[in-house]
Amino acid sequence: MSKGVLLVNLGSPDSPEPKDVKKYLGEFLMDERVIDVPLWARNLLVKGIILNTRPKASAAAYKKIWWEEGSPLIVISERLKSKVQEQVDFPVALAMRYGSMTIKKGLQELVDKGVDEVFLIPLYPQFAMATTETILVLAEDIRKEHFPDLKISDLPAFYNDDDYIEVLSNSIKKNLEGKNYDHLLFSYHGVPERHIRKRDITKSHCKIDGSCCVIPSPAHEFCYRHQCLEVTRLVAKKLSLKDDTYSSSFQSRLGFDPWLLPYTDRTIERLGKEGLKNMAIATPAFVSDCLETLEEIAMEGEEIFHEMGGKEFTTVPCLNDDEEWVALLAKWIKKWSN
Ligand SMILES: C=CC1=C(C)c2cc3[nH]c(cc4nc(cc5[nH]c(cc1n2)c(C)c5CCC(=O)O)C(CCC(=O)O)=C4C)c(C)c3C=C
Ligand SMILES: [Fe+2]
Ligand SMILES: [Fe+2]
Repeated sequence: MSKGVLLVNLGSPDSPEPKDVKKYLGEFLMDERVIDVPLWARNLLVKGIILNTRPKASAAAYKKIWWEEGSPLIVISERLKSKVQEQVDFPVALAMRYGSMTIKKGLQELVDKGVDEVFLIPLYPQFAMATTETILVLAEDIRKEHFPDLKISDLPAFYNDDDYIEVLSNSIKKNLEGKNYDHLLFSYHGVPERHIRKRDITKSHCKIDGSCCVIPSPAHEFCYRHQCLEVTRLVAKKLSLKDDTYSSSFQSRLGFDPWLLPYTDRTIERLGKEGLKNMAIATPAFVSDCLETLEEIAMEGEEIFHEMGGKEFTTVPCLNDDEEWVALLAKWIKKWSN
C-alpha cells in the first residue's frame, strides 16, 4: 500500500469581492450540516435572504484581513502543509471543504502520486457536524464515486490529546509573555444549540445549559460544547490559571436560533463594563487565523472592549504553522503509518 495524507480545512472565497464571497457562502450555507433545516427552508433562508444581504458586508470584512498572497486561512494552511511535508516521507496534500480547493482535487493529487491509502486530517480540534462530520461524509461520497479502491482513515477530534494541549498551552504562554492581562477569554466558534442536541448519541444526556458537559458521558465523543470546555479546562490546568482569571465563550452566531452561550461579544462587553482594563483572548476552535479571528475578534472584539473602557486587548494567534504544531501533526502521521 502507498500512503498519503490529506489535510482539510474550511475554505475561503477566491477573492474578497462580493461575487466570490456570495458563491462561497452559497456553497457553505447550503450544506445541510451547517444550516440543518429542510431543503425548502434552507433555500428560502440562504438563497432568498442571506445571499441577498450578507455577501456585501462579508466581502468588506474579508477585504480588511485579506493578504497579498490571498486569504489568510488558505495561505496559512498552505504553509502548514509545506512544513508537514518536510517532516514526513509520503505525499501530503491540502484541501478545503468549501471553495475551489476541493476534497476531490486533493484526493486526485494523492492518487496521481500513486497513493492508495489516505490519512485524512480534518483541521479541527473539536468535533462538530458543521465541520468534521461534513468533511468525512463528503470525502466518503467522493471516494465511493471517484476512487472506489482508495482506503481512507481519519484523525478523530484531538481536543483532549495530551500533546495537543501541551502545544496549545505552550503557544498561548509564548504569545502572552510580557503582555498585560487580568483575564484570558477562550472564544470558540459557536453552533446552534440544536446541533449539539442532534449529535447526542444517548438522546438524553444533553441539557444544553452546560451542566451536562462536566458529567462523564459517551455523548461527549460528539459534543462540541463539552470538547470546547475541556480544551479550556485542560489548558487552564496546564498553565495553572486561577479560577476567576479565565472563561469560555462562543462567537460568530448567525440567524435567530439560540446558539451556544455565552456569546463572545456580550462577554467582552460585560468584562469591560465590570471594569476589566486588560484582557487577552485565544481562539482554540480554529487552527489557522481567519476572518473570524482576525476581523471578528482582533478588530471588532477590541473595539467593543475599548468602547467599554478597556485598555489592552491582546489576541493570541492560532497555532498556524507553529513548529511544535507541525511536529505534532508529523508525529500523528508517523504513528498512523506504522
Ligand atoms: C449556520 C452557520 C454556521 C455554522 C454552524 C458554523 C460553524 C462553524 N464554522 C467554523 C469555522 C469557520 N467559520 C468561518 C466563517 C463563517 N462561518 C459562517 C457560518 C457558520 N459557521 C459564516 C456565514 C462564515 C463566513 C463569514 C461571514 O459571513 O461572517 C470561518 C472563516 C473562513 C475564512 O475564510 O476565513 C471559519 C474558520 C467552525 C469551527 C464551526 C463549528 C464548530
Ligand atoms: Fe463558521
Ligand atoms: Fe453537554
